[in-house]
Amino acid sequence: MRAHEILNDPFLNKGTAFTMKERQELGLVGLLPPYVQTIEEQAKQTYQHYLMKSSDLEKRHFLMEIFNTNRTLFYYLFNQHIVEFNPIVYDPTIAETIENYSHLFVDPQYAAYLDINHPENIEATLKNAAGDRKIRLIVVTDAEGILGIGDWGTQGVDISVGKLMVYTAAAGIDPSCVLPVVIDAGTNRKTLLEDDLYLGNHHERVYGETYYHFVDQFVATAEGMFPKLYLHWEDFGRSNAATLLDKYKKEIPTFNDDIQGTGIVVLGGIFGSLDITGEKLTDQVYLCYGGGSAGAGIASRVHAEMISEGLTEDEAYQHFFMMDKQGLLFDDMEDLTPAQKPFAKKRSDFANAGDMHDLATVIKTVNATILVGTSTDAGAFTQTVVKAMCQNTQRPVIFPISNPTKKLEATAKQVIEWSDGKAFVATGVPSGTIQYNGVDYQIGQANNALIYPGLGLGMLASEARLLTDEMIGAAAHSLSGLVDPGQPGAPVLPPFEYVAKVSIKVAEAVAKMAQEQGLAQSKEKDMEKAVRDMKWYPEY
Ligand SMILES: NC(=O)c1ccc[n+]([C@@H]2O[C@H](COP(=O)([O-])OP(=O)(O)OC[C@H]3O[C@@H](n4cnc5c(N)ncnc54)[C@H](O)[C@@H]3O)[C@@H](O)[C@H]2O)c1
Ligand SMILES: O=C(O)C[C@H](O)C(=O)O
Ligand SMILES: [Mn+2]
Repeated sequence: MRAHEILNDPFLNKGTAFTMKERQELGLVGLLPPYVQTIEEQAKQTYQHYLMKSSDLEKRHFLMEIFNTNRTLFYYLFNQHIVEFNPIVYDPTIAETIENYSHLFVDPQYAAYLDINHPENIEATLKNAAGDRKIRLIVVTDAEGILGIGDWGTQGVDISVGKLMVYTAAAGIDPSCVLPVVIDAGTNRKTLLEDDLYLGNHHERVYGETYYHFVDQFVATAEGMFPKLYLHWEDFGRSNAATLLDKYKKEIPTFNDDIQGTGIVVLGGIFGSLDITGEKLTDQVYLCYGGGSAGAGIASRVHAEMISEGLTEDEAYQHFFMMDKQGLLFDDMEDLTPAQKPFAKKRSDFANAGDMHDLATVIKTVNATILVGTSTDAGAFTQTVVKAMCQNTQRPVIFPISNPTKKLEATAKQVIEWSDGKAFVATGVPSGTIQYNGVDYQIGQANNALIYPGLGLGMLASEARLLTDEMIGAAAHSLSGLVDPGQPGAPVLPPFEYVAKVSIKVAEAVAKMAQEQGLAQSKEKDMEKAVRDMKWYPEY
């Protein structure tokens, strides 16, 4: 290998940390400044440089330069500053980089760009992107529903890259065994189609047979090429996300983050709230506001939990109400998605059915005690809405978890103030600590990033054949017990600074459940050891 190829390979490059011996052996003599740095010194210098950047977008671009040149240093630094860097590397700043991707493009970051018009290139694309690396984990997006900001075509590739960065920082997934993938199936965003600098296909989205056939070819090719693959779907549109998950989850180890990951983290947050009040889940009334991939995914996870706590399927459905653009969902509506149908109600059961498009009215009518926002309807949780929740119960659960920040149904501060500190709040983006009436309210981050890395670590360590509902349930339960519920203002989810610890707990729970269900294929039978052994550390 030529010297500059080594220096330009982020998996091999150590930059100024190459020792003199290595410089001799690799033909690097004279190609680097003479002082040999430790990784600690490199991290110190890089962090100081980072602090000179003034905007979050510039900070992210600087960190991506480090990522592009030296993965080990990048993750060493990310681990040191996980709470500070997460909103820069990932949500919410990642939304800005996706919106501006084509104009700011510098480096493809080892991603695989699949083109719907060229299925014959799928194999070559995956081969070229992977090189001789043994890929264990793919995050794939088609970017039709990026966070709450909609369709971004090829530009959505950054969500695959970003999710994988969090996998490594949070759970120690070896960055050399991951592959970010984007399926460019076109875009329906006019501004992109009209932009001559847009780097994706300049045509509208392809749907239906051609699309599903292309995805099928991708899955089959990836499975054939990488035998121990775990496949993560991210930010697909509402009309495809659940269909794809349902199609593949019985065949291969696969996971939809928006549907399943969000379900786990929100259920974990509800458990955290009930730990504090001592109330039972089966006494709650759940209102979903925004019944798309995440909204319906969360509702069905909480519904499954109510069943495992003793209710029948039908009894459990009586605890659920779902609103979408049409208002409260009724079973006579013709545009319900398959995932919404079981949550739709009989119009005749409501004396005031005609008023059920107003959130506060619905809250009062159904006596909701839990309100989860996945609507992208910024500001929808008004003071009236929060006060209506407080009329129904002493300590309502109110989670406005739409992303990024500009899509929040309410800020954590608003919910705390309007509920006079009574509501349990968690948001999808970090909200820090809110001071109110002498109490420091630590706000939990109900973001699937708290769990998908650990879930992935458990899947890879156990080499599970499938990801089952029971494994997902085990992941949600493993989030309990990490926060002291007695302390005033306690968060309902473990703070993100503990994500490494959380990831190990989640991974062990998932791997053990896989083993119990006879799905673990790894040679190692001690699942805790398998998880420990799987973990990668950023060191030279
Ligand atoms: N915190 C997390 O971990 C997390 C995870 C996944 C998704 N999300 C967020 O949830 C939001 C939805 O994501 P998704 O993947 O489910 O998207 P989606 O498009 O599948 O769902 C959004 C749903 O909201 C509905 N909606 C839109 N406007 C509405 C309104 N005014 N009133 C009621 N409903 C309305 C849409 O019709 C759709 O059904 C996004 O902002 C996303 O960032 C957060
Ligand atoms: O990406 C995130 O921050 C969470 C989630 O997957 C989303 O789509 O909003
Ligand atoms: Mn997502």
